[in-house]
Amino acid sequence: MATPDSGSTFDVIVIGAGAVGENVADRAKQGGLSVALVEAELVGGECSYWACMPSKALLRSGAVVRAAQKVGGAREAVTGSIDVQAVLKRRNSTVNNFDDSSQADWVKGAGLELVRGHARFTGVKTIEVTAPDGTISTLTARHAVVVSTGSAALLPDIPGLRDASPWSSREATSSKVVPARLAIMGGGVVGAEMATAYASLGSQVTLLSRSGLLGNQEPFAGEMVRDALIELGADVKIGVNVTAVSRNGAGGEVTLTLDDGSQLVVDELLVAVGRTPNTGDLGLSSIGLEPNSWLNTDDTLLVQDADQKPLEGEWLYATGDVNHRALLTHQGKYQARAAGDVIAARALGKPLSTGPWGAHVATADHEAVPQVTFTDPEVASVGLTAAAAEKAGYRTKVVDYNIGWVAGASVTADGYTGQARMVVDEDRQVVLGVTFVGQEVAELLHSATVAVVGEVPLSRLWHAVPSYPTISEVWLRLLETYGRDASSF
Ligand SMILES: Cc1cc2nc3c(=O)[nH]c(=O)nc-3n(C[C@H](O)[C@H](O)[C@H](O)COP(=O)(O)OP(=O)(O)OC[C@H]3O[C@@H](n4cnc5c(N)ncnc54)[C@H](O)[C@@H]3O)c2cc1C
Ligand SMILES: NC(=O)c1ccc[n+]([C@@H]2O[C@H](COP(=O)([O-])OP(=O)(O)OC[C@H]3O[C@@H](n4cnc5c(N)ncnc54)[C@H](O)[C@@H]3O)[C@@H](O)[C@H]2O)c1
Repeated sequence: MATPDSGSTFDVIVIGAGAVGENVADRAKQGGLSVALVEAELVGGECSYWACMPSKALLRSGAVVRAAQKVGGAREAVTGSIDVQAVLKRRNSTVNNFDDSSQADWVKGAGLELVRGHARFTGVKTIEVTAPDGTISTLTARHAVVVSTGSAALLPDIPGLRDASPWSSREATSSKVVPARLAIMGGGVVGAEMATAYASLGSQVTLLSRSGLLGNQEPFAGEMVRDALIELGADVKIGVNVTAVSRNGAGGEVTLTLDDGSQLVVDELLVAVGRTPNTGDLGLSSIGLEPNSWLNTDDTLLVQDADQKPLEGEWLYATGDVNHRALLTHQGKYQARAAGDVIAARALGKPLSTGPWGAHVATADHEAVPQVTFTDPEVASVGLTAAAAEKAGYRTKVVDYNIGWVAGASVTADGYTGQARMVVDEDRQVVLGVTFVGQEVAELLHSATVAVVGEVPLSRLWHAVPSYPTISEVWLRLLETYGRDASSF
């Protein structure tokens, strides 16, 4: 580890050792550069300790039990209820009990310099790091600084909300207790996943959403998740807003006032209404950027100023949540690979590949982002929804198919319910977007991602034969529903 009290110069400084920062640093190092990686909290960041991993751990036990209950023979064997303490224990081990030493060892093994502390810019290519003991050191970059500081939960300005000490996604994923009554504000991904997790663990969940659930997805996805949550015992209120919140003393009941005039009393309130960038205490004004703002980048991940131009000297990059391109771990890591490689190439005067789909750009961020929402049913989607494709000006055909009609689905679960949609670009005869909703569709998603990114013509997709009897036969059914007109291929 670098000693925080000595000034140091590195080829590259990466601020934030979340999943994304770790990857940029590693790629730049592999490209032949010296790299300092600065982290204020835990190496591994939000995804490892308070987001992806613990949330999936909280969801998995319920999903497995329900999967067994949907298969005759297994159903009879699963007679008990979920062991909540065992689920929380498994969650704790998933997050290594908040010990990041193995990730710190990885950083060291990768040849990176880990600097513990909070980083702030003091000028061009220069940052100051305040170590946990208050010591301040200065780091200078020869070539580039990468901001990978992520995002934090957004707290809306609602009377009484802040004073009521609501849960954010951090408290929801790390809680040691399961509240008897949990209200969740926000019907996005965090709201839907945590409603599923806590309803499975025995909470009386009330999900409050001002519009339909999972608003960025195909409408049927949110509707199917809503129905499933209701079946799990949750109360799902669509079209409501919270207008005031109060807590009855520390640890007391929380009362929510809704804009339909009703009140709701719960033990905890989770606020899941989106994210805010971790750029508030980063010294951005010292380099001419607006504090608290998302860092807009070009496709090589170079930060752009208000005039959409890279900063003079092309030295500042932003990857991961903080650039607001796609707030997903895998997409941030994809950006990280491109950024680490382009920084090394620029520094060493090597040729660049910055055209669409080149090695040094994050082209997929635009229209080919995959995402799995681990509700039950799962929602797995990539590319454009029908509405987004139409808005973007494509001439489209939308193909729907009931996954329950596929032989593999009937083997997976008795009474399997699921829905698939493929959005086709009629002019190029390629797939623009795919959505699968159903049990165990997550692993199916990558096939769709390959089809979208590869712009595989439908005529060739007919030759990608799905195995029988798997759920992936839905691909064949989607193509059959679209129709095979040999003259147009
Ligand atoms: C509940 C929840 C569940 C999620 N589940 C999934 C999922 O299943 N799949 C998925 O793909 N995405 C998921 N996400 C999104 C995912 O967590 C983020 O996209 C991802 O963590 C972003 O990674 P990052 O490295 O950009 O930021 P972060 O993981 O936030 O890492 C940023 C790091 O920078 C550090 N830092 C910040 N400021 C400074 C500073 N000034 N100096 C030094 N260090 C600093 C922070 O301490 C942190 O460690 C989920 C999000 C939430 C909230
Ligand atoms: N499985 C996954 O991939 C996964 C899981 C969790 C989170 N994430 C990522 O984390 C990010 C954050 O998730 P999130 O659910 O917080 O955000 P989100 O953007 O997915 O959903 C926020 C929801 O809150 C609503 N909202 C906004 N302001 C509101 C207000 N004042 N009152 C009531 N509702 C309001 C929005 O309309 C939206 O429906 C997402 O971008 C998501 O991609 C991913």
